[in-house]
Amino acid sequence: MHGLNPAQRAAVLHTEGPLLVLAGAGSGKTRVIVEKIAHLVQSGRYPAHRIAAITFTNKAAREMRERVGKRLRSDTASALTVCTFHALGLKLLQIEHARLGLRRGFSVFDADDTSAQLKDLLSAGSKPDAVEAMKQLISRAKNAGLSPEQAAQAARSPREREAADLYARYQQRLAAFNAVDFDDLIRLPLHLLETDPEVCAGWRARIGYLLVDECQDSNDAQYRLLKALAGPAGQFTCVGDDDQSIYAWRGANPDNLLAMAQDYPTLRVIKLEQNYRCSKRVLRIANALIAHNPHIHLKQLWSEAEEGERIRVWECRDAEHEAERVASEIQYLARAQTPDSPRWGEFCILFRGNHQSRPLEKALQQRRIPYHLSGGTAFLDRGEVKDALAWLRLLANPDDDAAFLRAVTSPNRGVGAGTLAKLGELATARHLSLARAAASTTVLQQLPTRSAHALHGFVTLVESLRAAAQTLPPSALVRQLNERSGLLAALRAACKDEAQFQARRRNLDELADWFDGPKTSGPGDLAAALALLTHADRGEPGNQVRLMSLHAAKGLEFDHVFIVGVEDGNLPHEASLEEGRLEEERRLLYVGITRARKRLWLSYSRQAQRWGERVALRPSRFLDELPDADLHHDGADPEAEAAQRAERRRASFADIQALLAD
Ligand SMILES: Nc1ncnc2c1ncn2[C@@H]1O[C@H](COP(=O)(O)OP(=O)(O)OP(=O)(O)O)[C@@H](O)[C@H]1O
Ligand SMILES: [Mg+2]
Repeated sequence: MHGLNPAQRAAVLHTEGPLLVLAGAGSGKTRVIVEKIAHLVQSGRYPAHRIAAITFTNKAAREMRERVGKRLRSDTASALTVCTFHALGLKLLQIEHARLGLRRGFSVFDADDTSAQLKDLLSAGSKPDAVEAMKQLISRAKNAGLSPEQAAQAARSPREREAADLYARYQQRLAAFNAVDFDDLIRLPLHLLETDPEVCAGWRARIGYLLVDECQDSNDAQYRLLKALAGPAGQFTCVGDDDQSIYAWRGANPDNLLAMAQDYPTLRVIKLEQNYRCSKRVLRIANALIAHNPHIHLKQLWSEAEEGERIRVWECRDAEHEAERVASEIQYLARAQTPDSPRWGEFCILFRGNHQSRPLEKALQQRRIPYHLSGGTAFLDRGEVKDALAWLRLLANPDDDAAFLRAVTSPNRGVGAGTLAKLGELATARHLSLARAAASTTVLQQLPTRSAHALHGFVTLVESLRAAAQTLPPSALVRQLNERSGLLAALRAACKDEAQFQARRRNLDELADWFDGPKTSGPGDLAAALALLTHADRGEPGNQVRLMSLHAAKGLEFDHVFIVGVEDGNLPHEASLEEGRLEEERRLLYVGITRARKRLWLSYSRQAQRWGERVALRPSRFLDELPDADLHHDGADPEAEAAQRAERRRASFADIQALLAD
């Protein structure tokens, strides 16, 4: 416990009864969790396998495993459970699946699968917006821990009643497919623990002590899961910061922090007030910004760190210009050729929306600056990747109809929509999934000969690959699958030239790499690997400039941070202006600012292209809330900029390389 301040030490030593550490950014909350795990194990209070630490993202879980790994022996560290609420829920479901009527190897539907099912269940011709709206309502009910029946009782409007009815039919579908969706990973374990005392007692015995990071972002169902697992004794430590609650749109409810005090009268609350991360200037503007949100108790963080440089506020012409400036600044600073010039990995560029990464990627690529873009969804949404994933899901679960429909048509093997509809009818009549129906000779006999032949070939191939899955680790399986399924050949045929083919082929290779994480899954682990894949990030980045959304940056820290697109309409986002969610937007910027250890840049554009037209942009209203004395404004004056650039080129010999590349 060497090096902890008195409040942190008290938090670590409080091991009897519930504890809430409520403190601002960079005050060492996550550090408390890491030290406390080490203390619980080393003092002999709990063996490692009875300790579970819950984080908000897979990335955070990986980081925490690493940090704990440095404090404990490796066999002890690997016995700990360090994961997200969803991964914990999945683990529980994998053990208790039978009690919920699920068969082994059940699939986890992603958001797209859910949309496809709901679209199918809703009357034909429903607009995509209507499907999404229903999906949101169902998800909200699930995140509130409601069953279809409870949702029906709670419905107040015709729309909510319609959603509750759809929810019930959607659950029947999921059951028929032996599948759960992402929200079910919390809701179903919760239902089981709340209704089955025996199971609940078993899990309380299994998990002796719980630690939860970023608990301001847990939703109602997650909070109830925590209560169910911890029981009345409340052997848990939660840490959080209400000023960093940025997931209200996904059902997060920071009021759970208040509810905790009522649910656990013996709850001890510890506050931490020293920030160990940020320079004094960074901290001052963060404090000034967040003071504009209403507070019950205003936390004033203080820091003993250096004063630091003033925060640069850049006005840029447009997003391309902004990206150019950011890339050029990074190159200048990192290549300054002094012993203490920063490494690429110490820079981070943050943005509100993922689409903002494109100009940045381009500018970094042109200068050959290595970078790593976090947030896997875009990658997993690419066509060829989704095709391969459909095959993998079908291998893991023969009852996954959504996966069957995609795999049997990718690549095209002459099975048309008419045949599939007929197959669907036959399957329903026999209570079989599509894949099982296609494997039945009696079913095939009722289909046109050519289609039956094609289906038979498909089923044989799937069975052979499924056998391979028993002996191959998932990453090797993916490589074999790409060849044997014909996906690669089809991709080659679909690409207009070799370069395009190679680029898209790399996506398939990369998918294989995704399974090669630090915790490599063994053979036969396909279902588990897949379930977590959809919401995991790519492997650990090396010495690369980091690009990520503000949401994804929570809990992380970097020496040099750029926040781009600080414009009204983007940050705060225009949707939030209309709906009066300005405070959450302010918290989002607060999260971004407090990631910076040494230097911080805030930039905005004057213009953007929207629907082919130029529109004028205004700097974010949040910039007006920052103390001017800590800011340094840099305009978009082309002459001054050119002079600056010339100076930089002289300063850095290495820049010549980039000049040539330009
Ligand atoms: N007592 C301490 N002495 C020195 N450094 C510390 C101390 N406590 C924490 N730190 C350092 O301060 C930084 C911030 O700590 P940590 O990430 O735990 O904060 P946090 O409260 O979890 O922040 P966030 O709210 O952003 O998640 C880390 O680099 C950590 O190592
Ligand atoms: Mg933290």
